[in-house]
Amino acid sequence: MPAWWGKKSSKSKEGSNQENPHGKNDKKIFSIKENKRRSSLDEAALRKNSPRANREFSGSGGLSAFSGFESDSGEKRGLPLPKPFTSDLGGGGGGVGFGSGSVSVSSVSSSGSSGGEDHDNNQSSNGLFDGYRLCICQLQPRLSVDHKGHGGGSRSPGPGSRSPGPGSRSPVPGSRSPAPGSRAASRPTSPLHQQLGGLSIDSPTGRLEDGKNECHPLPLPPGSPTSPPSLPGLRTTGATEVSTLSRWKKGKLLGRGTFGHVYLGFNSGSGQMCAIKEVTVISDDSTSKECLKQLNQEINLLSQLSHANIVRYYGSELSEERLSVYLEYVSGGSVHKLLQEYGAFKEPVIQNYTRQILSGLAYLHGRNTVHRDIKGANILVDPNGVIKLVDFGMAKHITACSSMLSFKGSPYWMAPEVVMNTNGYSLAVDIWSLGCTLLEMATSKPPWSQYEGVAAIFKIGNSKDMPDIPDYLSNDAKSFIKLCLQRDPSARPTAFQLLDHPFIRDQATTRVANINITRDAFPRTFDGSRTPPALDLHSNRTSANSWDGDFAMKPGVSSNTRALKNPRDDGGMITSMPVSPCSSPLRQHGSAYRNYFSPHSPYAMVGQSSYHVSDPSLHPIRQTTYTHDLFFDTTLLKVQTPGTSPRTRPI
Ligand SMILES: Nc1ncnc2c1ncn2[C@@H]1O[C@H](COP(=O)(O)OP(=O)(O)OP(=O)(O)O)[C@@H](O)[C@H]1O
Repeated sequence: MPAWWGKKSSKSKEGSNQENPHGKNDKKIFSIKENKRRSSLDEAALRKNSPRANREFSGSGGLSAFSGFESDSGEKRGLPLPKPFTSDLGGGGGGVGFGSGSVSVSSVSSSGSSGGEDHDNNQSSNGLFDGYRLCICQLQPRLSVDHKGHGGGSRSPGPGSRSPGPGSRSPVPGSRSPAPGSRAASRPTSPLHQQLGGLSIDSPTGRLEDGKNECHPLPLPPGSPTSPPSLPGLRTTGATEVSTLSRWKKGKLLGRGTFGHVYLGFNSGSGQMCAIKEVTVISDDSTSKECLKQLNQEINLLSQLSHANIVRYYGSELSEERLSVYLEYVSGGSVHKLLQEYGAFKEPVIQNYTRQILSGLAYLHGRNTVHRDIKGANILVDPNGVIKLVDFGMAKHITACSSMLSFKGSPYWMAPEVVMNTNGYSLAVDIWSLGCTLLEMATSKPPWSQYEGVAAIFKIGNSKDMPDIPDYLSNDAKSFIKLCLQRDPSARPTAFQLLDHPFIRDQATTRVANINITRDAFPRTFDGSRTPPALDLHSNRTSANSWDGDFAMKPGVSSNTRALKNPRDDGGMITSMPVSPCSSPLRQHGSAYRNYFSPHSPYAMVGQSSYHVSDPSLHPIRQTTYTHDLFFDTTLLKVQTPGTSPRTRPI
């Protein structure tokens, strides 16, 4: 039985901002040296001081087990933090690296987010396990930054892209302010400044997949008239950022997490808002280093993600005192907070939120990245009910030979294989946590909340018990939850598969049906172009077990049969390893990618390849072809009814 529980470190409540507005401090270079072979004393100190490390973990999976995350070499590495943005942004040099030196922080600790408007994470719904977070091995992301800028996501211009041409709104790279009269001088500003550019996601290469560092355009807060979608090709540079950063003022405290505080940011030049996540920098403090590393891990991942249900990363900044990450501001608070304030959600809300969470997870998992901390407190909701996944500090890109052995996550939402730390774990841990989050939304408490700490862990890890599922939920909801909470991770459906579960699928159907009803009632309010297409509304579903999807869940079907039909086990792609043996194989190799999906799978990707399920036994009523690009945010899927042409509906 793992004995790694520890009470969360106490955190003083923090009121609203008492610190200086952002961007007023002089910038300087920080250098943090991470030594893989640090002395045992240092290690002990780090464990003790780590914000996630309150108690030693004595379980399996020691440092030696983490070869996948070890430094490439045993040598000491200088780990300079980003140069001040006043440095030559266009030039090379000045690499930033939070080294790949591996530091094992074996502990349980607090997730501890709290405070501010959203009291998330410092008060669990039942008061138990308040803010606990398990972190058996603190994996250190490998981060290299150079001042050429940022390895961006899909919005990034090509590596070879140059400064904007005449008429561009961006200044000439290297300049420190927009040319007088240029549009850059007056355009709404991005909070992004000195990007921790060229961040290496935890890929085998430790770098961007194209192997190049590149600036990426600076997304503006949603609604900006000059945001990238409306200005394709627009790029900004650090020079613009210099002139605009100072306009971002740090406002009230929104919340507190293990690794820092989150403030509201207000742009006094544009009136726009963002969330500023900050970690205080104390260069010789191990806790500070740990926080920085975690935040850099978050930057590293977020900067490469672009999805409607994942909080948007705007940029980051290192000042003398703190590292700040600028994020899309999601004003509705977290699911956890909403549950606290308004009680359990009704099923249509759960359906809606789950669909969006799944959409974000499917995107994330398509990049072989596991979030590892899915729970209500890390799911924000905007005023329109749009879900945003946050807190990627523990997210991990799964690479070659690195089915994860570290323990990260929040106990009540933690998958059994994580608790037991047996054979490593994979993307499926997020599916388990999703099931827990559904129960959280339905009951306002996480599963196992009737048990205290160790007892809950025992229940999760050592028993065969299942959490209670409320009777009042529909059969579809129960079926969905049961699928997620299968103890055998290989038996859990993937996020992609779950998108086609009736609990999710029929919700979209219902929504479209409702829209059609509304259109009939108020025809003039529909302009036609925005009218969703009619969908096949038929369903032969009769019970919670009637959905087979790719998993034969019909009564009498053995678990073995189900497991065989799981794409994780099918096609020879993911068998002993929960994920591909190479980084992003689905992206790199079409054949491997195709193999990922069982021939029986209702899922098919377009962009690289498109598959159409033709086995009517699987979907006697409807054949479904998903047009979900694994790696880019495409939120459309096509539903094809036999004998009809594909239709499109949003998911
Ligand atoms: N983009 C955002 N918009 C609005 N509020 C946010 C945003 N990001 C975070 N918050 C608030 O700040 C709190 C802490 O944020 P977050 O969970 O990301 O910090 P953390 O240090 O990573 O936490 P954890 O302890 O879970 O690792 C959240 O619970 C939420 O209330």
